Amino acid sequence: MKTILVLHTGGTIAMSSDKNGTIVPGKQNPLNSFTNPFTGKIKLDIRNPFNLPSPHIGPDQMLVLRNEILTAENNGVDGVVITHGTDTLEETAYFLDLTLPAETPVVVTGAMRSADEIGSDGLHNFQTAILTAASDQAHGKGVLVVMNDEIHTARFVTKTHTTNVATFRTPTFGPVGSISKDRVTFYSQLIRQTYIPIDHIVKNVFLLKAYAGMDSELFAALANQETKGVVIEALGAGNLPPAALPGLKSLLDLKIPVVIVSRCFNGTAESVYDYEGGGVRLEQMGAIFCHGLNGQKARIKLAVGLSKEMAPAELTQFVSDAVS
Ligand SMILES: NC(=O)C[C@H](N)C(=O)O
Repeated sequence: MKTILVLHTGGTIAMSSDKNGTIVPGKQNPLNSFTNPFTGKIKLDIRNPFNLPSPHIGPDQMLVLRNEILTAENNGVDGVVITHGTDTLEETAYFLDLTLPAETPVVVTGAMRSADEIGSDGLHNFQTAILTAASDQAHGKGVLVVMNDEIHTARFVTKTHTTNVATFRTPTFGPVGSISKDRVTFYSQLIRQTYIPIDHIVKNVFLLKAYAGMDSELFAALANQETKGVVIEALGAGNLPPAALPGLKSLLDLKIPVVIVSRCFNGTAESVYDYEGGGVRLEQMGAIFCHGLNGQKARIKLAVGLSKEMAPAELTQFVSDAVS
């Protein structure tokens, strides 16, 4: 019999509607009344580290989850399921992916409809996440996200819709597996990336989004010693308007690492264009291109690298390569 550690953290999966019909967290997480349908095959060790909407989840909670998982791994648990709000689910999942050894399967899930809503997806996602975490094939695949019968990698999955139950997608690469009733099937696997053990996360790593007509004002607000790193969701393959360049230079002059990703939904950032503000010029100025991550994931990766106190060349290598 396998033992799965369940860490409930809150989110819509743990919420219900109040008398006005709005969705609110309750004192009791409805998931705690879930009767284990896998008795005799899978034992559940259920804990409730917090009951928070996921916009309230940050570095402190991510570190608590990491520590709980490491302790459970040392105690011989076979897999871990985390239930989480969907708004920041991809960030927690990716943080754990980067900082855990990845031998034990860790599966993160949530819901788009609250526990008492018609067509609620919470219990179904919870059950399929447990099955995935208990699957022999889930070993060594990094942290996984299971929603709506699909298995995605924490590294590339993203929330794509505000309300639809099919919100979690992996642009460019697609899911790595699926669940059909109680059958878990993997059809691809990511190349493992480096595991970075850290016990704290640096603050003041910021994320900016570029837009037509962007100038240097936002950069000027960040050009000080308190800023530890900046990720820019740049235009297209990774370009900026000319008026933003003095601001970018003011960050780079202070030796603040600046990482370029694309604001496009699909594809990878590449330094292609050699015009003023084009990616080739940004790279020549010293900006780091991150190939394949979205802005929020690149921000987590940069924060992890900075927390490990990587030297500039090592940090550039670590952040730019999303695939290995
Ligand atoms: N579907 C959800 O879980 C959204 C909710 N606002 C949360 O992230 O906590």
